[in-house]
Amino acid sequence: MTDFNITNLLFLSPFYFSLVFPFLVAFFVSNYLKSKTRKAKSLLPLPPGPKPWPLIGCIFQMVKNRPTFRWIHKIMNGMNTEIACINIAGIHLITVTSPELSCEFLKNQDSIFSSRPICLSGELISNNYLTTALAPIGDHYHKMKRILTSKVLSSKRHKWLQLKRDEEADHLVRYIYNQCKDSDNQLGCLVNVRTAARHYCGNVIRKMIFGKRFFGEGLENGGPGFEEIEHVNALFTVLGYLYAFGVSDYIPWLKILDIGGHGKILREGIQSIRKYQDKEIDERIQIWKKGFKTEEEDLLDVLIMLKDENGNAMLTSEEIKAQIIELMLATVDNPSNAVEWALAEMLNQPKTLEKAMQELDMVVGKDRLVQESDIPHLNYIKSCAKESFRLHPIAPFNVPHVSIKDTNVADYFIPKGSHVLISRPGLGRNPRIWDDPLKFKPERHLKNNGSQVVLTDHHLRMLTFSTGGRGCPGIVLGSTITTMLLSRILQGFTWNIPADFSKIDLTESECDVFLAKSLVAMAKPRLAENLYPAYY
Ligand code: HEM
Repeated sequence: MTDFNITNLLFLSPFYFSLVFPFLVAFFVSNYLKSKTRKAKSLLPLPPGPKPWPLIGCIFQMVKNRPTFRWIHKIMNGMNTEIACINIAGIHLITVTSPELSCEFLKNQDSIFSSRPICLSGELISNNYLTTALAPIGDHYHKMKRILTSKVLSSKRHKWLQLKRDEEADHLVRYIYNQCKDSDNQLGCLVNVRTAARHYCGNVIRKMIFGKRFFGEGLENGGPGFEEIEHVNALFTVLGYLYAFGVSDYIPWLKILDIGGHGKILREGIQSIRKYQDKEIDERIQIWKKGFKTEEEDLLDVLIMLKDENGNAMLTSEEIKAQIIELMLATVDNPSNAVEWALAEMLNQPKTLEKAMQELDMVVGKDRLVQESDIPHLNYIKSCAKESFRLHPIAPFNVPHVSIKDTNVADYFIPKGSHVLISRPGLGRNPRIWDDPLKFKPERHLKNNGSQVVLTDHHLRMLTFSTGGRGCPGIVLGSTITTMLLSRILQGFTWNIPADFSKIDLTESECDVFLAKSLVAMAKPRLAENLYPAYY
């Protein structure tokens, strides 16, 4: 992410500076007075945190100490606190690493902490808050969430879309198999697991929404073509800048300057996504209008045909377009990241890998490919995925929750408008909660009574899908995609560390929490040749 020093820019651009200076002063002073008045009303202190400068709070520290999430975690560790308050230009960031306090925010006082920030990335991605996940609380949000839970992500709809997911699970195996077939090496071939995982997720959601896996032709071996690579790369670029602590998120007057360049990167990324998706959506709307289609076949049909009680369309074309971007973003990141990290950890722990393979061989055998109907019986595989979500979440923080009124939490005052940031690694790696927290140990999720392992944790000892009113409506789909991805790649292939290495390098990237280098591993087919699906 772009590193930037705000002071440099202001001094380098006197014209801009003189233009915005009066607004800045008015903005800071009004924020300061508002927060002083509110604070005076409460007897309780704010959570501990770095001492803010008058008016501007800790914005200079935030900009100077990129990546901001590492700076925040360092502050919390240094202060030995599981809740902190960092004042950025009058907005209180409440950061949390305690499960008990997280439950207080997301469960007990859920209705107060149920909004989302107004910020550049949220505004651009959701096309001015036309979607669900990024929309502040209000009628529009409630309409969209109801549509998603009852019409798009319901269990009935999940079953309806199974054939499409099955096809993509087959394509995944075939794509890796073809890479092995094309290689001369008897020991197998080098596979970029990140590429395979991300594209599988992209293909699944494209197939479910648009009824097609590719916008273009794709590669002959089943891999992504230019269009899919651009689409998925753009999705990850946009995800990288979502809620990325941009300066203008705290000082909206600075939006026109695009400090740090977030706006430009986001706009270009969104444009790359929309140029493929919007065309499909416009064409489909016309097909329905002209009466060329009478039967719903995918989620795009469903979204277009949603009607209110008066028979009017429930969603405008702009709402459909924005919501589809959000569904794409919500699907590609978590499952692919969890499976990449899980396999990387398992390659360094052969016994864990062996146990997972044994489970697959016992539950599924080697005469057929693992299916979604096997998922309830794959507890060890699911515990590997869950352990990966615990130790290696996709993002340092949960999607921000914004408070809609003043309240108190755990003897601290939390002012209206605070941004609550629950730390995902902070929960998952909390040494008070987890034994040996930095060790990848799937067994910790197995239940003594043999009951089913699920990827959710409503007690927030770790955060996969979160909980409460803002909790993820895609639990079933997200769990299915993750488990199928891990199961299929493990069942279909014997995986090994590449010959030149003794271990997989598990270093985390400095600027985000991905594996620093994409996982590349040796894959060798382990099933009879006729089980690897042919192209269709
Ligand atoms: C393993 C996969 C997934 C994980 C780990 C995951 C995780 C999350 C998390 C942590 C949140 C934020 C909850 C909060 O604000 O407290 C969220 C929200 C959301 N997720 Fe997921 N998600 C996954 C898959 C999906 C899928 C497949 C979809 C839909 C296609 C989806 C749709 C959404 C939506 C719409 C929200 C916003 C909910 C709201 O604001 O009310 N997610 N997800």
